[in-house]
Amino acid sequence: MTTFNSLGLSSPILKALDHMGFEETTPIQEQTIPLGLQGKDVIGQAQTGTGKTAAFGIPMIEKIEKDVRSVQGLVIAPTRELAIQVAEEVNRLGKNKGVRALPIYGGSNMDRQIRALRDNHIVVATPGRLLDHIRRKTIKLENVHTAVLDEADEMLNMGFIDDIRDILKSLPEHRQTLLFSATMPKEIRNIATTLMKQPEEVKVKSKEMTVENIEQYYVEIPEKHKFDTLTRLLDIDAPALAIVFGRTKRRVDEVADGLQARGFLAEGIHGDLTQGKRMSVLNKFKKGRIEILVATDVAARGLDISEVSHVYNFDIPQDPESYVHRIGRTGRAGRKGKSISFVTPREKAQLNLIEKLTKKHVERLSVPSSDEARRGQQQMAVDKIVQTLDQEDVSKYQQSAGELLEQHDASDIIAAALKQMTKERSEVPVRLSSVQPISVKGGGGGGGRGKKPYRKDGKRPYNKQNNNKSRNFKGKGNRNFQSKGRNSSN
Ligand SMILES: Nc1ncnc2c1ncn2[C@@H]1O[C@H](COP(=O)(O)OP(=O)(O)OP(=O)(O)O)[C@@H](O)[C@H]1O
Ligand SMILES: [Mg+2]
Repeated sequence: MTTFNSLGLSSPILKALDHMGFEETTPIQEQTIPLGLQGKDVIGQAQTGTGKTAAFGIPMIEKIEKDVRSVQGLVIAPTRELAIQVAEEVNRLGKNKGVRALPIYGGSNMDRQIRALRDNHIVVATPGRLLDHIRRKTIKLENVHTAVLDEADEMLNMGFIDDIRDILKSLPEHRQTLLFSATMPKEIRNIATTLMKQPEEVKVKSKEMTVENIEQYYVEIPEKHKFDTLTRLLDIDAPALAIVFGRTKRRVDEVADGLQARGFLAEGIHGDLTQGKRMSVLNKFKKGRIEILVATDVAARGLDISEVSHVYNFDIPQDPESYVHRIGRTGRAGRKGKSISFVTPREKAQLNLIEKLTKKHVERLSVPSSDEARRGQQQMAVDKIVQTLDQEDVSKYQQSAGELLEQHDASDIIAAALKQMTKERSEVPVRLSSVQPISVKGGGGGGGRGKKPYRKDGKRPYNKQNNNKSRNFKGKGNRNFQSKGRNSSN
């Protein structure tokens, strides 16, 4: 076990880490932070949810000179949500030192950004908006000494590779560059060899690409039964927070609407929503006012919401690598998680490709019956009653209870109360537009390299997900975690 103390960090950062509840380093942090502090260029690869943000954030903040009022650190991230999330984490890490980070992304007011730029040491930007600022000369980058590319492969997929080159070329040559990527396609390698200086590679060894604390399941199911199966699984699993992945924006909207119709607190998120709407949906989800977030791949990439206990791949992803990223929205920072992928009979080959890539067996789950779902719901009602008995004062209800008992059998009364508390969901019919099954393209090879690029609007020609059961993870709000068992490296 390695403590942050032993890495020789300054006291404001140690204090911030303590405040954040970080006790030990994760493996990627343990290896990257010392290199970062030495000023080396680094290429980092590690599993989802293992703390890559702090791995680059800490050395970057250490090198910021607080009294120099100009941008000294630059992070480039693929989406607005990620830019905001990374800026938040960097701000927490830098708080005691007085280091501030500003997220910059398209769709927000340019002038306001320009004004805010003056007071920030670090900028976390999406590539397009940053280039706008560079071209209009509304951002000064001549003092940038540290640049980070977060989720580089995703930026490649989204068609940002040329933008990234242009951005890196506009930075001072004498700088440190850190690059994080789940995979290393040749375009990313290329950047590493042409625009970085003898980068050290940090690859957190692990047999599997997915963390061990995520239990992975699939159900084999015809397209037309997917929706009913989803709601049954949700009733049985009773997730604290769940993400349901859908293949297209329309699909996301339809599934979200269907879930609402059946009484779930669900909302959809995808690239067609305005920035304000996306943020408000995400905030509601973080606060638990929405329990189920229905999302496209792009909208959920890199999201760090610790209470997500279940990921359902309503549609299996076309690209095996996006499977890794999707299920990585749960099981973060050492917590437990479950994923369930819906696989139509014709998509079995796709599941095999995923297993080949992740080197991990995905276990088959039988399709739950409506009876099991009902029992799941009843169990929820029973749990609520037991909890009320344990924790609340029920004396004001005793008189009515006594009267009922005079006239009815006790178990009949309880059964009626449970029926009242249990929503009978499947009565609401929900129909989704039909979609084509994913087909595995010829020629084997597998591994999902050479995948089709995203378009810049974030559309991608495929995707989707899964789920699972268990009611064990409710209400975990604790961000702290011990490094033991945090991830599956070695
Ligand atoms: N050493 C640590 N101790 C405790 N919690 C940590 C530690 N490092 C990071 N975390 C927390 O773990 C969560 C995941 O971190 P982060 O988002 O940086 O992961 P990531 O590796 O970038 O994942 P992804 O590949 O999905 O982007 C965050 O909530 C973060 O605050
Ligand atoms: Mg990340």
